[in-house]
Amino acid sequence: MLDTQSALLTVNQMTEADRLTIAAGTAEEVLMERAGASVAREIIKAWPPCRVAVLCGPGNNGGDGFVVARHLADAGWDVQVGVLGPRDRLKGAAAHHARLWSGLTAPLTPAVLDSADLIVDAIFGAGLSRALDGPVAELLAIAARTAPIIAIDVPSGVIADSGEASGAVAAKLTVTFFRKKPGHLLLPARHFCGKVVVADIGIPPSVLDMISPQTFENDPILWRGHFPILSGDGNKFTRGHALVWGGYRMTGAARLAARGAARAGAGLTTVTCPEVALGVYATALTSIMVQPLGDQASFVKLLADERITGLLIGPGAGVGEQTRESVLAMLATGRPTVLDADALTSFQSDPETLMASISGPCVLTPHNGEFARLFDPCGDKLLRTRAAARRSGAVIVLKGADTVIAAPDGRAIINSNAPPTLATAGSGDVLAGIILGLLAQGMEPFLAAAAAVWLHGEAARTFGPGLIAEDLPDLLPKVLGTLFSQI
Ligand SMILES: NC(=O)C1=CN([C@@H]2O[C@H](COP(=O)(O)OP(=O)(O)OC[C@H]3O[C@@H](n4cnc5c(N)ncnc54)[C@H](O)[C@@H]3O)[C@@H](O)[C@H]2O)[C@@H](O)CC1
Ligand SMILES: [K+]
Repeated sequence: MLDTQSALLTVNQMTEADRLTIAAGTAEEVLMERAGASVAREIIKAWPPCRVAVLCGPGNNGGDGFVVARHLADAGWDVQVGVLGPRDRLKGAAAHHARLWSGLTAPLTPAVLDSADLIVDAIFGAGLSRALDGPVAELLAIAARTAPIIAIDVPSGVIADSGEASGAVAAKLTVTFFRKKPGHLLLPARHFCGKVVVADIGIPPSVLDMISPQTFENDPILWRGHFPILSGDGNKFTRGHALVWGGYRMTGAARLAARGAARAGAGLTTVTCPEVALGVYATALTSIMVQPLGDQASFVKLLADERITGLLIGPGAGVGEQTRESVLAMLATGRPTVLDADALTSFQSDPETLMASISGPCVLTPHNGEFARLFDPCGDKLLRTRAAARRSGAVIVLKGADTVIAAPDGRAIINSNAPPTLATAGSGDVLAGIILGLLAQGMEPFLAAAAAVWLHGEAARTFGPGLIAEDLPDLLPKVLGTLFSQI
C-alpha cells in the first residue's frame, strides 16, 4: 500500500474513519468539539477579532459551526449565528453543540450577514446530497460579496468525492479534518477552497489500515523510495536506454521529449527519425543520439535490441498509418512504453486495437481532447481516468491543472503542484520524456508517471513566469537535487 500520509478520503471512507474512532471510545461530540475548535483556532491565527457571521446547516457541518461560534465568542469576538431550518431539528452531536451555544440564533437569511467582517460557511459539508437550492445559493452569492469566507470541511455546494461545485462560492480558507478529500484538489472545486488546512481531530492514522484508501495527493513520499538511484558501480548502460520516435516536420516535440528523458536520468537516449529529418535532429541534439528510422522492418529490428529499456512515441509523430504501425510494433516488444499525443489520436477510429495490444508496462498521457477520442468522457475526472486505466490495462495520465494518474488496479493520484505557466506549447512533450526516462531506468509505471508529473510541476514552479517548454528539462537537476538532499 502507498504511504497514507497523503491519502485522500471519499465521503464514505471519512464516515468510516469517524465511525471507527467513535467505536474505539471517542464520543462523536468530542470529535465535533475538536473539529470546530480547530476551525476557530485557524481563524484566530489569521484574522484579528471582528464581527463574524456563522452560517449553520441542518447536519453535522452545522454542528461544527456552533462549536466555532462558541469558541470565537469565548475569545471575545462579536458572533452572529444563522441556522437553516428549525434549530430543534438538529440531531445527535450537532444538537448537543447547538445547546451549548448560549447566544441568539437567527434564520439563515441575508440579514445574518449584516456588517459581517468574516463569514463561516458551516451550511453543508460531506453530506451534501443534491445541488444547492435557490435560497442557500442566493445567500452564498451575497456572502461572497460581503466578506472573506472560511469554509468548514468543504465550501457548501462542493461535492467532496468528485470536485463538482454547483452553487459554491470561493472561500479564503477551508479547514478539513484528518485527511483531504478529492474535491479539495479536483477542478472546479479546488478553485473554491482557497487555502486548505488539514486539522488533526484525534482520528488515529491506524484506521486507514482498515479503510485502504486508493486515492492520494501526489507527493514525493509516495514514490521517492522507488526512484531510480544511481549505484556507485553503474555505467551508462545500467541507467537504461530511452528511445524516442521522432517525426518529420514537427521535430521540436520529440527533441523536447528526448531532453526530458535524458535529464530524468536515462543513461542513453536515442531519437530515431526519418532520414530526411536526420540533419535537423542531429544539429539540435548533442549527447542524445540520432538514428535513421528506415522502413518498418528496420524499425522492428531496432526494437529487437534488448538494451533499449523504454520507448516513447507521439510527440510530433503525425496522425496516421505509420504512427499506428510503429505504436503496435513498440507494444509488441512488451517493453515499457509511453504513448502520447498523435500516437493516441492515431487510434481514434479503432481504440479496440490499441487496448488489445497493450500487454506490457504502458503509460498513456492524453489531455482531455485525446482522452475523449479513445475513452468514455463521462463522469468526474477521477472516475473516468480510473475507468480508462482499467479498460486499457495501462497507466493513464489525464493531464490538466488537476492531472489524475490512475493505475489499472484502481490506485489513483491527483497532482496539485502544477502552475498555470505549464499551459505552454511543448510542455506535454517534456512530460512524456520524463516519464520515459524513469521507465527506461526500471521504475514502476504508475509511480514513474506520478513522479514525472510532480517533477514537471515543480520545475515550472521553480522557474516562475516566462516559462517555455525548453526550460523544463534543464530545471530538473535543481529539483532533483533539492528533493534528494532532503533524505
Ligand atoms: N461524523 C463525524 O463524526 C464528524 C463530522 N464532522 C462534520 O460533519 C460533516 C458531515 O455531516 P453530515 O453528514 O451531517 O452532512 P452535512 O452537515 O454536510 O449535511 C447533511 C444535511 O444536509 C441535508 N442536505 C444535503 N444536501 C442538501 C441540499 N442540497 N439542500 C438542503 N439540504 C441538504 C441533509 O438532508 C442533512 O440534513 C462534515 O462535513 C464535517 O463538517 C466533523 O464534526 C468531524 C466529526
Ligand atoms: K461548509
